[in-house]
Amino acid sequence: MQVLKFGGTSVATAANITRVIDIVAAAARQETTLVVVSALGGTTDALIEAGRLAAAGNEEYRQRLRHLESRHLEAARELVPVTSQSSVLSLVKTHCNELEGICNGVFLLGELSVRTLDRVMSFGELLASQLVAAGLRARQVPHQWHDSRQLIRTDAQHGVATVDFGVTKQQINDFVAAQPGALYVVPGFIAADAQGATTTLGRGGSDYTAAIFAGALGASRLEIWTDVSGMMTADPRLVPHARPIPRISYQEAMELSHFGAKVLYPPTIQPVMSQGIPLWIKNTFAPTDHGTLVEVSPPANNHIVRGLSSIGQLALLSLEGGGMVGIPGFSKRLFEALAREKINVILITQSSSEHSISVAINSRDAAAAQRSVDEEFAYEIAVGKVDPLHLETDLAIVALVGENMKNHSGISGRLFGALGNNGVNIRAIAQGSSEKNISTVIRAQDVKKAINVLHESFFEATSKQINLFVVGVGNVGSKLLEQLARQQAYLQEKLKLNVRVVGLANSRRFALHEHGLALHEWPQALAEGEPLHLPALVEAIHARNLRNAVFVDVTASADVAQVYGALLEKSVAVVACNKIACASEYVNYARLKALAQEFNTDFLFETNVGAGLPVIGTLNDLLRSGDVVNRIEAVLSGTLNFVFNHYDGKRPFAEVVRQAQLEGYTEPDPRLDLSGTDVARKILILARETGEKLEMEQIHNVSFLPDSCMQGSVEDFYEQLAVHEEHFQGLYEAAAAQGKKLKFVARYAGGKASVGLQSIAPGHDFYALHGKDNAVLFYTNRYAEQPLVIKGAGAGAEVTASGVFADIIRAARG
Ligand SMILES: NC(=O)C1=CN([C@@H]2O[C@H](COP(=O)(O)OP(=O)(O)OC[C@H]3O[C@@H](n4cnc5c(N)ncnc54)[C@H](OP(=O)(O)O)[C@@H]3O)[C@@H](O)[C@H]2O)C=CC1
Ligand SMILES: N[C@@H](CC=O)C(=O)O
Repeated sequence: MQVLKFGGTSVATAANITRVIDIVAAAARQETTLVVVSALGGTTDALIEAGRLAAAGNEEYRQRLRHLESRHLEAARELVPVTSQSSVLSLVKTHCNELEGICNGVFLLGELSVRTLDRVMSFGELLASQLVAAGLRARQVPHQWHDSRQLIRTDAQHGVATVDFGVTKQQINDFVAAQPGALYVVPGFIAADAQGATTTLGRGGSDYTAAIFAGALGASRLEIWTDVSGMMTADPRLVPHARPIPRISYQEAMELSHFGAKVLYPPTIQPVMSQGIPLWIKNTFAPTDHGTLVEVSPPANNHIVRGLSSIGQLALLSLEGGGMVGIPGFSKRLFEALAREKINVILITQSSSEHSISVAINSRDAAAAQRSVDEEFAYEIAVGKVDPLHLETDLAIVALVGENMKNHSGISGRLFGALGNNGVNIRAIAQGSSEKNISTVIRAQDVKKAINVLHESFFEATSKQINLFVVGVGNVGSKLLEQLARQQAYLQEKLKLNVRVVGLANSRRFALHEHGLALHEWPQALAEGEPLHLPALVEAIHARNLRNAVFVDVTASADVAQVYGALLEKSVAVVACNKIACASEYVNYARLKALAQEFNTDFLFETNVGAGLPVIGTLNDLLRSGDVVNRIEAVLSGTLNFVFNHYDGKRPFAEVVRQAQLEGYTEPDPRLDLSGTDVARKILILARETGEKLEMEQIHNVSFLPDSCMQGSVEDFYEQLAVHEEHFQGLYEAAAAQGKKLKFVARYAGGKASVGLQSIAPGHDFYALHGKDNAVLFYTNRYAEQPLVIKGAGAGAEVTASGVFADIIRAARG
């Protein structure tokens, strides 16, 4: 004997019922089969609504009943040929008349008892199972329809009755013995008490009906047919990559179904588990899909965690107080206070100091719980032994489920790491001693992010989604977008990173595309965006609450640099080639670094010094490994190196500077380069990275630029450069006369930093620096005689973009 149960969506329409009949007919050819049928999708809710309307004296209930009747009549007409429709149509009519009679009574009395509501709800399964039987008859598949109320005995607790398994088993086996056959059809959900009054087994109870039959008959298997291809690794509405779990243990299925995996009504498992009956979850709409097999001990698979579950709308109650420590009875009284109000406790956690106990309950019970617990502890609260109950709402539980977790260390570490790196605060944790379930209580608004992050961490060796917000699409920004577009496939394949640009902005507009914008079409996406308002952009980033989010600043804007703090505080990583934040007051630089650490995220700015060269990374490697930096000497301006390499006193100085700007080496404002400010910022950042609390004003900057060049606009600057051509010729010739070259050099030693133009003799490390190259010489305890030298292109959009790219990947890999 096998038992098959079909859920509401499986029988929602005549077309669906036809699929069910195909499956049932094929099953009955293999083995004696008992079929349990749920109400047509949406019917139970409609019946409850009709009953409530009637009780409230609202005549609308008649309309609801008419709609239900026509829905069932229509299905019957589609399922059964006209010539043999009359019996099923009159059966539907009879049931509907009886239902209407009951509702009329409710209307007259103005009262709907739980007993009557059970009666009203029972018509959904009665009608649906009769339709399936009629469809089988029409296809000439031999079968017997029987009313479950004559077979399943419960107590009289209406709404969620308790099954009397002894009597039920006897009745079912007597019935099958008395009426042998190949195929039985019964309604799910309904049962009867000892007096024959209709009872119900709780919402989702048709699964339970099927398990009760399977258990009573010692079935070879139980199949629950639904609209998904099995239990999923996570809720597919939250995690698009969730996939069916092929095999799972009863215990794991129970954990997952308790925590939100709606494909199985939790009590279903017990009757089959006690006899080791295999339970299959199959898809009516894809019957050849494997589905999920729930069994005693499924083979281990590659995943330590079998599935993730979540439940929302929770509240956390915390009872705290010094008076609780070491005194027995507090928890007993807390739970009694909750039990008195019939409040179900979903999760419990107590600190080992015994100073606090927290329990998670459904939010709808929060007010009653607070009242009851505060009453219970009124005396202790009055004398200050405990605090009034602390209540937090808008919470949810996200849990890892898997029996295999007990054999592996580091699972909780991975869970906390993944959530922590994404700014998901864990309010409470619970892990049963069997280690099958690790539950975390988090903010409801973080559930989607949390469950996706955990799914990536535990199931998707294939892909981690990275969400970028790129601000600035000028020289460097546009190159970065080009590089990202080129590398997307590589990153996916080699690094398992799905890098998407979900936000883009320039100084005028911003565009958000939560599913990632097409990188080749970014100018259009931006043109169609909204006017830029930075606080609104930051708010939108927070509101999206996307996992593995990285804010990429490719501007030279002080306003943009101002928002880093607000982002880091929400664990959004910041990658910046903009130097303004790191060169601002020391406290701001230090605060941003501290925020990144505090909120488990990254603040990366490698390109602030030497563009794409690994300068800051190398410096940090030296320091972390215990080396001491005694002196730094460096050529840090690509622009100035380019200018003094190309200027020979013949071509105007202004023209060479303009060329540097056109080639993309200068700052958006080239005066920052020519005045030495850009180099001063860079040596300041290097000094700070070594641990020096230096400020910009403390950097000694000997400018070679006449004062008038710094007055007015950028065009005035170029005019003034031309005016002072002789000055620049003089600088060049003085150096050339000694066989030397001009280099703008930065120096840091003994807590002091300076920048300025120097004449460099042949043989010096800086003498032969080409084009726009930079060179950084680190003199350290380990590199005492010969410095550690980093040399190469120190400016240019392509190399800078690749440095930003590298920082993004660092942030992405965590
Ligand atoms: N060039 C190089 O070799 C190197 C550059 N860098 C740094 O890279 C950064 C960018 O340089 P570059 O690409 O040449 O500059 P660009 O001037 O070419 O581009 C700057 C971009 O930032 C946008 N922007 C400006 N202000 C804002 C704002 N308030 N909000 C949003 N967007 C804004 C601009 O928008 P719009 O288009 O509307 O003007 C533009 O898209 C600079 O900080 C520079 O120091 C670092 C290392 C090397
Ligand atoms: N303008 C800068 C570019 C990188 O920071 C330079 O010229 O070095």
